[in-house]
Amino acid sequence: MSVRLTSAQDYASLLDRYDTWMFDCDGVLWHGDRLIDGVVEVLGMLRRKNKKILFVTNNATKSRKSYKGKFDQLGVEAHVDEIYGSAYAAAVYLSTVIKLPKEKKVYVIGQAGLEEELHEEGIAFLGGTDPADCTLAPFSLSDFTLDPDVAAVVCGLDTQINYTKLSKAFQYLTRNPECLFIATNEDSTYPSADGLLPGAGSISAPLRFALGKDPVCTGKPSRTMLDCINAKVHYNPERTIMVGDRLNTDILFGQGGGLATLLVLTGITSESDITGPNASPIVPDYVTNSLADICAVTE
Ligand SMILES: C[C@H](OP(=O)(O)O)C(=O)O
Ligand SMILES: [Mg+2]
Repeated sequence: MSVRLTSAQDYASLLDRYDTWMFDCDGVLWHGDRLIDGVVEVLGMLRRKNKKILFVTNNATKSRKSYKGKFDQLGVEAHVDEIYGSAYAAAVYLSTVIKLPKEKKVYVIGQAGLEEELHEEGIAFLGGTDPADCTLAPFSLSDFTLDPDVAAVVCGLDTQINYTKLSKAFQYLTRNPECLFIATNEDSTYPSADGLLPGAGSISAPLRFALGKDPVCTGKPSRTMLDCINAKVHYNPERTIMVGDRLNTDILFGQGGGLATLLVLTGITSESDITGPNASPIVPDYVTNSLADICAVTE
C-alpha cells in the first residue's frame, strides 16, 4: 500500500530519510520544454540541504551534454555528471557490456542525442538523422546494399520514423542472425507540453511485430541504466529515492535497484491507475500530486 503524502511533516520526514534523490524528467520536471511549477524551488531546496541529485531519463532524443543545455535553458541547475539518459545507457551497454569491436557499426533509428552518445563511446553508426534515411520515398530492396559491418540495430524515439528506416533495420536484423536488437526505452507514450504522443516503445513496436522478437531494453526499468549510474556514482540505496511519473519504468526501476519510490501525478500516471478495481500491481512507496508539494517544507 502506498503512503499518500499530504502534510508538511510528511515531506519533511522524506527529506530527512533520503540523501540521494533520482529524478525522472519527462512528466516530473517538465512537459516537453515547459517546466512544471515548483520544480526549480524544490531542486534548489534539496541542493541547499546537500542532497545528492541525479536525473534519470528514458528520453533518448538528447545526449547528457544536450540535456545540460536544456536544463540551462530552463534555468534549472544541473551538471552533466548528474544526468543519465537512455541514449547514454545504450551506448555504454554496447561499448562496455557487448564490447562491440571497433570495426563494427550500429544502424540507428533515433535522433541526434543517440548519435552523440554513440560517438562519445567511439561507436560508428549509420541511419539516424542521415537525410538519405529520413525520407518518405518508396523503399526498394533492389536499391539497398547491406553494410556487412552493422552488428546492432538501436531504436529510440524518432520523430522522423519512416518505412525506409524500418525496412533497413529489418534487413539488418533478419539477414544477420547475430545482429543485436536494442531499444533505448520502451515507453509507450511521451508526455509532450501539449499532451500525449507515441513514445519510443511505439517506434520499435513495428520491428517487434515484424520480427516476432523483443529488443534488449537499456533504459528504465532495465538494470543497465542503474549499472551505468552505479559505475559513476556512489550512493546508499537504502537512503535513495527514485521520483517518477510512470509505474512500469520509473517505479519498477527504483524497486529493481532496492530504492524507495515516489510517484508523482503530473505525468503519465493518474489517480485511477493506482486506486480502484483496476489499480496497477506496481505499487510505489509514496505518492504525491506533484514534485512542487515538497515546497510545503519550510527550511
Ligand atoms: C521518454 C520519457 O522519458 P522520461 O524522462 O519520463 O524517463 C517518457 O516519459 O516517455
Ligand atoms: Mg517520465
